[in-house]
Amino acid sequence: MTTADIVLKVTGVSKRFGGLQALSDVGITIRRGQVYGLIGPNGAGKTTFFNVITGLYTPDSGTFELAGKPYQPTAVHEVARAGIARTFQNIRLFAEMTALENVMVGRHIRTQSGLLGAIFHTPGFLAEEAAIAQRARELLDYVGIGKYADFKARTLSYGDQRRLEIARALATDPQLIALDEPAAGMNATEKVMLRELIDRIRKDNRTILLIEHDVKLVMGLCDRVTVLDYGKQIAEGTPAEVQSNPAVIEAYLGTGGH
Ligand SMILES: Nc1ncnc2c1ncn2[C@@H]1O[C@H](COP(=O)(O)OP(=O)(O)OP(=O)(O)O)[C@@H](O)[C@H]1O
Repeated sequence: MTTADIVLKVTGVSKRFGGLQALSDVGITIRRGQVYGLIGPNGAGKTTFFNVITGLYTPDSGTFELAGKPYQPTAVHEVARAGIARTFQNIRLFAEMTALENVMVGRHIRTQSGLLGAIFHTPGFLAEEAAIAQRARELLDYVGIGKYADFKARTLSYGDQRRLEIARALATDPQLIALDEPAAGMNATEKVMLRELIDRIRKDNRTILLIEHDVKLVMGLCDRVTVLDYGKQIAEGTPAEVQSNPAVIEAYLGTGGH
Protein backbone atom coordinates (compact mmCIF):
# COMPACT_ATOMS: atom_id res chain seq x y z
CA MET A 1 0.00 0.00 0.00
CA THR A 2 1.26 3.48 -0.86
CA THR A 3 0.11 6.87 0.37
CA ALA A 4 -1.93 7.10 -2.85
CA ASP A 5 -4.21 4.47 -1.34
CA ILE A 6 -5.05 6.68 1.59
CA VAL A 7 -8.38 8.45 1.20
CA LEU A 8 -8.73 10.10 4.59
CA LYS A 9 -6.00 10.83 7.09
CA VAL A 10 -7.02 12.65 10.22
CA THR A 11 -4.68 13.20 13.14
CA GLY A 12 -4.80 14.80 16.55
CA VAL A 13 -8.46 15.81 16.66
CA SER A 14 -9.56 17.30 19.96
CA LYS A 15 -12.84 18.99 20.76
CA ARG A 16 -14.05 20.43 24.04
CA PHE A 17 -17.59 21.50 24.90
CA GLY A 18 -17.29 23.72 27.97
CA GLY A 19 -15.96 21.45 30.69
CA LEU A 20 -16.37 18.27 28.66
CA GLN A 21 -13.50 16.89 26.59
CA ALA A 22 -15.60 15.23 23.88
CA LEU A 23 -12.56 14.17 21.79
CA SER A 24 -8.91 13.81 22.84
CA ASP A 25 -6.27 13.40 20.17
CA VAL A 26 -8.25 11.12 17.85
CA GLY A 27 -6.82 10.06 14.49
CA ILE A 28 -7.80 7.62 11.75
CA THR A 29 -6.42 6.56 8.38
CA ILE A 30 -8.82 5.11 5.83
CA ARG A 31 -7.58 3.42 2.67
CA ARG A 32 -9.36 3.31 -0.67
CA GLY A 33 -12.01 0.64 -0.89
CA GLN A 34 -12.25 0.12 2.86
CA VAL A 35 -15.30 0.14 5.05
CA TYR A 36 -14.03 1.75 8.23
CA GLY A 37 -16.12 1.50 11.39
CA LEU A 38 -16.34 3.92 14.28
CA ILE A 39 -17.92 2.42 17.37
CA GLY A 40 -18.16 3.10 21.07
CA PRO A 41 -20.71 3.33 23.88
CA ASN A 42 -23.26 6.16 24.05
CA GLY A 43 -21.63 9.54 24.42
CA ALA A 44 -18.20 8.22 23.36
CA GLY A 45 -17.74 11.03 20.81
CA LYS A 46 -18.57 9.27 17.53
CA THR A 47 -21.02 11.87 16.26
CA THR A 48 -18.76 14.70 17.40
CA PHE A 49 -15.89 13.18 15.40
CA PHE A 50 -18.16 12.84 12.35
CA ASN A 51 -19.33 16.40 12.76
CA VAL A 52 -15.74 17.63 12.96
CA ILE A 53 -14.52 15.88 9.84
CA THR A 54 -17.61 16.96 7.87
CA GLY A 55 -17.37 20.63 8.86
CA LEU A 56 -20.30 20.91 11.26
CA TYR A 57 -18.12 21.46 14.34
CA THR A 58 -14.87 23.37 14.46
CA PRO A 59 -12.22 21.28 16.23
CA ASP A 60 -9.80 22.71 18.79
CA SER A 61 -7.00 20.89 17.00
CA GLY A 62 -6.47 18.40 14.18
CA THR A 63 -5.03 17.96 10.71
CA PHE A 64 -7.07 16.71 7.79
CA GLU A 65 -6.08 15.21 4.46
CA LEU A 66 -8.42 13.90 1.78
CA ALA A 67 -6.96 11.91 -1.12
CA GLY A 68 -3.52 13.36 -0.43
CA LYS A 69 -4.63 17.00 -0.19
CA PRO A 70 -5.01 18.96 3.02
CA TYR A 71 -8.55 20.19 3.64
CA GLN A 72 -10.00 22.42 6.30
CA PRO A 73 -13.37 21.21 7.55
CA THR A 74 -14.63 24.75 8.11
CA ALA A 75 -18.01 24.49 6.35
CA VAL A 76 -20.24 21.64 5.28
CA HIS A 77 -20.42 22.67 1.59
CA GLU A 78 -16.63 23.00 1.43
CA VAL A 79 -16.23 19.49 2.78
CA ALA A 80 -18.78 18.17 0.26
CA ARG A 81 -16.87 19.87 -2.53
CA ALA A 82 -13.59 18.43 -1.22
CA GLY A 83 -15.16 14.98 -1.57
CA ILE A 84 -16.84 13.77 1.63
CA ALA A 85 -20.56 13.02 1.44
CA ARG A 86 -22.50 12.08 4.53
CA THR A 87 -25.85 10.83 5.74
CA PHE A 88 -27.38 11.75 9.06
CA GLN A 89 -28.52 9.79 12.09
CA ASN A 90 -31.82 11.68 11.84
CA ILE A 91 -32.64 11.45 8.16
CA ARG A 92 -32.36 14.82 6.44
CA LEU A 93 -34.18 14.66 3.13
CA PHE A 94 -36.30 17.26 1.40
CA ALA A 95 -39.59 15.68 2.47
CA GLU A 96 -41.83 17.38 -0.10
CA MET A 97 -39.47 16.80 -3.02
CA THR A 98 -39.50 13.57 -5.02
CA ALA A 99 -36.87 10.89 -4.52
CA LEU A 100 -35.40 11.84 -7.91
CA GLU A 101 -35.21 15.54 -7.02
CA ASN A 102 -33.49 14.72 -3.73
CA VAL A 103 -30.74 12.88 -5.59
CA MET A 104 -30.47 15.64 -8.20
CA VAL A 105 -29.78 18.14 -5.43
CA GLY A 106 -26.78 16.06 -4.42
CA ARG A 107 -25.46 16.13 -7.97
CA HIS A 108 -25.71 19.90 -8.31
CA ILE A 109 -22.52 20.56 -6.38
CA ARG A 110 -20.63 19.06 -9.34
CA THR A 111 -22.36 21.05 -12.10
CA GLN A 112 -21.20 23.99 -14.17
CA SER A 113 -24.15 26.13 -15.29
CA GLY A 114 -24.80 27.72 -11.93
CA LEU A 115 -27.57 30.03 -10.83
CA LEU A 116 -27.86 32.18 -13.96
CA GLY A 117 -28.24 29.09 -16.14
CA ALA A 118 -30.97 27.84 -13.82
CA ILE A 119 -32.85 31.16 -13.95
CA PHE A 120 -32.61 31.69 -17.72
CA HIS A 121 -32.81 28.00 -18.68
CA THR A 122 -29.87 28.28 -21.05
CA PRO A 123 -29.29 25.34 -23.46
CA GLY A 124 -26.23 24.38 -21.43
CA PHE A 125 -28.35 24.29 -18.30
CA LEU A 126 -31.10 22.16 -19.88
CA ALA A 127 -28.62 19.61 -21.26
CA GLU A 128 -26.91 19.44 -17.90
CA GLU A 129 -30.25 18.98 -16.10
CA ALA A 130 -31.14 16.06 -18.39
CA ALA A 131 -27.79 14.43 -17.65
CA ILE A 132 -28.25 14.97 -13.91
CA ALA A 133 -31.74 13.44 -13.99
CA GLN A 134 -30.41 10.45 -15.91
CA ARG A 135 -27.59 9.90 -13.42
CA ALA A 136 -30.02 10.33 -10.50
CA ARG A 137 -32.30 7.62 -11.94
CA GLU A 138 -29.31 5.28 -12.27
CA LEU A 139 -28.40 5.90 -8.64
CA LEU A 140 -31.95 5.23 -7.45
CA ASP A 141 -31.84 1.92 -9.34
CA TYR A 142 -28.42 1.21 -7.84
CA VAL A 143 -29.68 1.55 -4.25
CA GLY A 144 -32.81 -0.41 -5.15
CA ILE A 145 -35.54 2.25 -5.08
CA GLY A 146 -35.80 3.16 -8.77
CA LYS A 147 -39.53 2.50 -8.80
CA TYR A 148 -40.08 5.30 -6.28
CA ALA A 149 -38.29 7.99 -8.32
CA ASP A 150 -41.39 10.18 -8.58
CA PHE A 151 -42.69 9.61 -5.05
CA LYS A 152 -42.28 12.35 -2.46
CA ALA A 153 -39.47 11.48 -0.08
CA ARG A 154 -41.76 11.57 2.97
CA THR A 155 -43.94 8.78 1.54
CA LEU A 156 -41.06 6.29 1.40
CA SER A 157 -40.58 3.71 4.16
CA TYR A 158 -37.88 4.38 6.72
CA GLY A 159 -35.47 1.90 5.18
CA ASP A 160 -36.04 3.34 1.71
CA GLN A 161 -35.46 6.88 2.98
CA ARG A 162 -32.08 5.74 4.26
CA ARG A 163 -31.31 4.26 0.83
CA LEU A 164 -32.35 7.54 -0.72
CA GLU A 165 -29.91 9.40 1.53
CA ILE A 166 -27.17 7.05 0.37
CA ALA A 167 -28.09 7.65 -3.29
CA ARG A 168 -27.93 11.40 -2.68
CA ALA A 169 -24.51 11.01 -1.07
CA LEU A 170 -23.27 8.92 -4.02
CA ALA A 171 -24.53 11.60 -6.42
CA THR A 172 -21.78 13.95 -5.29
CA ASP A 173 -19.15 11.44 -6.56
CA PRO A 174 -17.43 11.47 -3.20
CA GLN A 175 -13.98 10.25 -2.26
CA LEU A 176 -15.51 9.11 1.02
CA ILE A 177 -19.07 8.33 2.08
CA ALA A 178 -19.72 8.85 5.77
CA LEU A 179 -22.77 6.97 7.04
CA ASP A 180 -24.09 8.01 10.45
CA GLU A 181 -25.93 5.04 11.98
CA PRO A 182 -27.48 3.83 8.73
CA ALA A 183 -29.14 0.82 10.40
CA ALA A 184 -30.82 2.84 13.18
CA GLY A 185 -34.50 1.97 13.35
CA MET A 186 -34.27 -0.71 10.68
CA ASN A 187 -35.85 -4.12 11.04
CA ALA A 188 -33.85 -7.32 10.50
CA THR A 189 -34.74 -7.62 6.80
CA GLU A 190 -33.86 -4.00 6.12
CA LYS A 191 -30.53 -4.50 7.89
CA VAL A 192 -29.64 -7.46 5.68
CA MET A 193 -30.46 -5.38 2.60
CA LEU A 194 -28.43 -2.46 3.94
CA ARG A 195 -25.48 -4.72 4.48
CA GLU A 196 -25.73 -5.97 0.89
CA LEU A 197 -25.88 -2.40 -0.36
CA ILE A 198 -22.82 -1.29 1.62
CA ASP A 199 -20.95 -4.37 0.40
CA ARG A 200 -21.87 -3.51 -3.16
CA ILE A 201 -20.72 0.10 -2.76
CA ARG A 202 -17.40 -1.14 -1.43
CA LYS A 203 -17.00 -3.61 -4.32
CA ASP A 204 -17.43 -0.66 -6.66
CA ASN A 205 -14.25 0.71 -5.09
CA ARG A 206 -15.89 3.36 -2.94
CA THR A 207 -14.64 4.12 0.53
CA ILE A 208 -16.97 4.22 3.51
CA LEU A 209 -16.78 5.51 7.07
CA LEU A 210 -19.50 4.05 9.23
CA ILE A 211 -20.77 4.92 12.69
CA GLU A 212 -23.02 2.15 13.87
CA HIS A 213 -24.52 0.93 17.11
CA ASP A 214 -25.18 -2.53 15.73
CA VAL A 215 -21.86 -4.15 16.63
CA LYS A 216 -22.71 -7.31 14.70
CA LEU A 217 -23.21 -5.29 11.52
CA VAL A 218 -19.94 -3.42 12.08
CA MET A 219 -17.94 -6.53 12.77
CA GLY A 220 -19.36 -8.33 9.74
CA LEU A 221 -18.84 -5.47 7.35
CA CYS A 222 -15.81 -3.39 8.33
CA ASP A 223 -12.19 -3.87 7.28
CA ARG A 224 -10.96 -1.81 10.22
CA VAL A 225 -12.55 -0.39 13.31
CA THR A 226 -11.74 2.39 15.76
CA VAL A 227 -13.28 2.29 19.21
CA LEU A 228 -13.91 5.51 21.13
CA ASP A 229 -14.71 5.73 24.82
CA TYR A 230 -15.15 9.04 26.65
CA GLY A 231 -13.58 10.80 23.68
CA LYS A 232 -10.44 8.66 23.66
CA GLN A 233 -9.40 6.16 21.03
CA ILE A 234 -9.07 2.95 23.04
CA ALA A 235 -8.52 0.53 20.15
CA GLU A 236 -7.89 0.38 16.41
CA GLY A 237 -7.57 -2.66 14.20
CA THR A 238 -9.43 -5.40 12.39
CA PRO A 239 -12.79 -6.44 13.84
CA ALA A 240 -11.20 -9.58 15.30
CA GLU A 241 -8.40 -7.59 17.00
CA VAL A 242 -10.77 -5.02 18.39
CA GLN A 243 -13.27 -7.58 19.66
CA SER A 244 -10.66 -9.34 21.76
CA ASN A 245 -9.14 -6.12 23.13
CA PRO A 246 -9.64 -6.02 26.94
CA ALA A 247 -10.14 -2.22 26.96
CA VAL A 248 -12.98 -2.60 24.47
CA ILE A 249 -14.61 -5.38 26.43
CA GLU A 250 -14.33 -3.25 29.56
CA ALA A 251 -15.81 -0.19 27.82
CA TYR A 252 -18.82 -2.13 26.59
CA LEU A 253 -19.40 -4.42 29.54
CA GLY A 254 -17.49 -3.02 32.50
CA THR A 255 -19.67 -0.01 33.09
CA GLY A 256 -22.85 -1.50 31.67
CA GLY A 257 -22.18 0.19 28.34
CA HIS A 258 -22.57 3.56 30.15
N1 LIG B 1 -23.08 20.47 20.72
C1 LIG B 1 -22.73 19.95 21.91
N2 LIG B 1 -22.64 20.71 23.00
C2 LIG B 1 -22.26 20.19 24.19
N3 LIG B 1 -21.95 18.89 24.39
C3 LIG B 1 -22.04 18.07 23.32
C4 LIG B 1 -22.41 18.55 22.02
N4 LIG B 1 -22.39 17.51 21.17
C5 LIG B 1 -22.03 16.42 21.89
N5 LIG B 1 -21.81 16.77 23.18
C6 LIG B 1 -21.35 15.87 24.24
O1 LIG B 1 -20.16 15.26 23.79
C7 LIG B 1 -20.12 13.89 24.22
C8 LIG B 1 -19.98 13.01 22.99
O2 LIG B 1 -21.21 13.01 22.29
P1 LIG B 1 -21.45 12.32 20.88
O3 LIG B 1 -22.83 12.64 20.46
O4 LIG B 1 -20.34 12.66 19.98
O5 LIG B 1 -21.32 10.79 21.28
P2 LIG B 1 -21.73 9.51 20.43
O6 LIG B 1 -20.63 8.55 20.62
O7 LIG B 1 -22.10 9.90 19.05
O8 LIG B 1 -23.00 9.03 21.22
P3 LIG B 1 -24.33 8.28 20.71
O9 LIG B 1 -23.91 6.88 20.44
O10 LIG B 1 -25.21 8.38 21.90
O11 LIG B 1 -24.83 9.00 19.50
C9 LIG B 1 -21.40 13.63 24.98
O12 LIG B 1 -21.11 13.74 26.35
C10 LIG B 1 -22.32 14.73 24.52
O13 LIG B 1 -23.25 15.08 25.53
